[in-house]
Amino acid sequence: MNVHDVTNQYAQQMREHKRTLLNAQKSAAYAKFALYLILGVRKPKDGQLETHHRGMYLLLRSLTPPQRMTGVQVLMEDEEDDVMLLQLYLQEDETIRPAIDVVTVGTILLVKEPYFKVTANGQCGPRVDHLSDIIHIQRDDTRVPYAWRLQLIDLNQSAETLKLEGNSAMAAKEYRDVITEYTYALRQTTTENEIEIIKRNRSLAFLRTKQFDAALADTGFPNFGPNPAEKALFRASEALYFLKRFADCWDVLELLCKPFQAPASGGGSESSPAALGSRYIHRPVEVKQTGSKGRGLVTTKAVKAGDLLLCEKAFSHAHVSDEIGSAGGNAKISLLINTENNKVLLGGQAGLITIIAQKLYNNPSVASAFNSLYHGSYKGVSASAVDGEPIVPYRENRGLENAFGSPVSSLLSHRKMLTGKPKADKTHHSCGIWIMASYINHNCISTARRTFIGDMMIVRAACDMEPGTEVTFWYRSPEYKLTNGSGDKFKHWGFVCDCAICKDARETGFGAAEDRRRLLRSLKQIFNLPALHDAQIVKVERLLKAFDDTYTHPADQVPRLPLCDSHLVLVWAHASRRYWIKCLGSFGNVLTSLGFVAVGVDSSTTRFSITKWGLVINTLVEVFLHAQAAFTGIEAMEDAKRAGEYAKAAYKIILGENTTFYKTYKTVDETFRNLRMSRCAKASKRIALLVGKVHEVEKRLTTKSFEVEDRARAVDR
Ligand SMILES: C[S@@+](CC[C@H](N)C(=O)[O-])C[C@H]1O[C@@H](n2cnc3c(N)ncnc32)[C@H](O)[C@@H]1O
Repeated sequence: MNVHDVTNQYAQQMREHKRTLLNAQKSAAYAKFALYLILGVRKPKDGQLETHHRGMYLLLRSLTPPQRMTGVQVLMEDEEDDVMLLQLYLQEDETIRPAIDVVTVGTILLVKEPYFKVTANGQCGPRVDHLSDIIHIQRDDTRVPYAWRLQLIDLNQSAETLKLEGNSAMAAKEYRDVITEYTYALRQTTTENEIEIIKRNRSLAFLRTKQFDAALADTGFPNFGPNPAEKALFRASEALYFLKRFADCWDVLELLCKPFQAPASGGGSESSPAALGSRYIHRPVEVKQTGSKGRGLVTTKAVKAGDLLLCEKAFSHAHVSDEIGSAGGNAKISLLINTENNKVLLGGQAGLITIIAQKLYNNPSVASAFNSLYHGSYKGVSASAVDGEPIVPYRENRGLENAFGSPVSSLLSHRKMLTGKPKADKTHHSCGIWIMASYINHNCISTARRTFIGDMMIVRAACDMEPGTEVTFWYRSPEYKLTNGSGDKFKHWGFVCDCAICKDARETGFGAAEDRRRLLRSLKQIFNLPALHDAQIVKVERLLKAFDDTYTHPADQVPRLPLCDSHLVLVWAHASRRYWIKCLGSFGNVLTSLGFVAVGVDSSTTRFSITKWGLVINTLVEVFLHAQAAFTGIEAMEDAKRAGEYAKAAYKIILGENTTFYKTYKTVDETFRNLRMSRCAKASKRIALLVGKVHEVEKRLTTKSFEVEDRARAVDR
């Protein structure tokens, strides 16, 4: 047996010894627990509940293993042997960090400014919502009361023994123990080389516990020395990746790959990433003041529809499966109720708060980017740390003004839409925070669209933009509004949309709204018929024309969304009869209803071209594909090619990429067959919804009941 083996054996014995001690403590704890049950309530000294005891602290030692309820609960004792139930909130999910890793028998915690609350069983105890209000006290801390030190382990172990204890904790995946042991080891005298090894090992434990700042610091970044260790580089790159410092991450990975590459002629020999020069992703956008909407994102140069504006990985992301009824989907839904403002957060949103709090607490370097985001009337604290610990202010919807719902894959959602498969319940949707995208304001007539691949958000221009144009996207997709505009749709964000569509909706008088409603009902009746004959097509065209006439502003200023579906039905109806010119006419009407301006949408010699982009809705790809078929039908091949290119451009805007275009729209024929079958039904359903909505809105405006009016109409017939 060599010295190393002996030390290793000793380290394992020490861990065993510790376990035995903890078990002994556990037995004592259960006796105290019984006492707690008999004697019950532990009140704060001044008897005050539900208030922070400013300037005070509690020093507590845990008596029992923890229990995970909505928070982590554990019985604690103080120096006077008083027992109380401590509740810790905003702790990571059990799958990420088991409760036993947060606190276990014998853990000593300092609770700052304790806040006592009555618990569900009528007892009372401290509850902690601010992560920074809890300090884990290490066993060699002078604040540990003398009586609690006795059971503890020999503090004069060598760095080597402590390191080996850390190693065996690493093998057991007990990462918090790993960090503690290595930290003790580093306090003992040891060699430079040993320090480097221990730190490198500790950085792995920091990575596993998502403490990326600390992990990075332990790798030696940015100066890895003349012979950088592979593990140091690899761990540094992982930490940088999760800190979203992609340019630095890239540089470190290059350094890592260097020994495996063929020697480059004339290359330098620097081993510092800083010396290699960082790469920055040049985005054509910047944050600027935008007047009444606060800050916003504006273009720094001219961009074309489809150009990439932003590609950003989430700062924090709460994943909820899109699959209906799947294990990861609705099986476990977080719920957060705020009894003060009567707000309930469900699923992804409730989970996101904990994820953000943990990220800020574990990685102080990312806090300023998050804290600079819009936070309404909420006033945070000016300091960022206290006692060397980061401050993580708690507010249940802090940051949620900046959160966006996200499908796991926009592509899959789009394909589901094409095949008519049911959508997942959006109530518990995945959501996240994307720092740069959080500066984008809403506009129903948006200039950009966002799309998702996992937690990556891609934002593309939805129209051509001059430098200095504000980039906007939909917080909620524009409705087919008829009367009162967005109403309280954006209440959560604290604004009322003043886009041209919403303004027009608000300004539209009761009479015009009533006309629109009547016309929509007639359209719905026609679309509900089993087939669409020529006579009905003529009738639809007449109704659509009448509807169009109810608008006072031109369509390129106020798009007419309610008409778009019906015009698309006509595109299909004419295409299926091979009435190509009429098909192009209806295609032009779809574009117009969406606010586009186009030329050459006919059989004239003017080449087909879009001079102004309008609303890029999901069905736009299909619209262009129909136009491609119609131009082909009249042998305008150049225009057909153009229409195909526009279909691909629209696809890119809607889905962020166009490499999957042909796979999604396999063959135009097959796609059309699927779409044709559902088109009338869809239009009818959408109109039914629309009529329903108008009904509701107008019910609020007038005491007249539409039910009564419906019956009157029935008598007329
Ligand atoms: C995600 S932030 C957008 C960035 C924000 N303007 C800022 O200054 O950081 C959302 C907030 O921006 C403002 N906002 C966004 N769109 C708006 C709009 N169309 N009209 C008025 N305010 C808007 C609202 O205050 C909203 O709560």
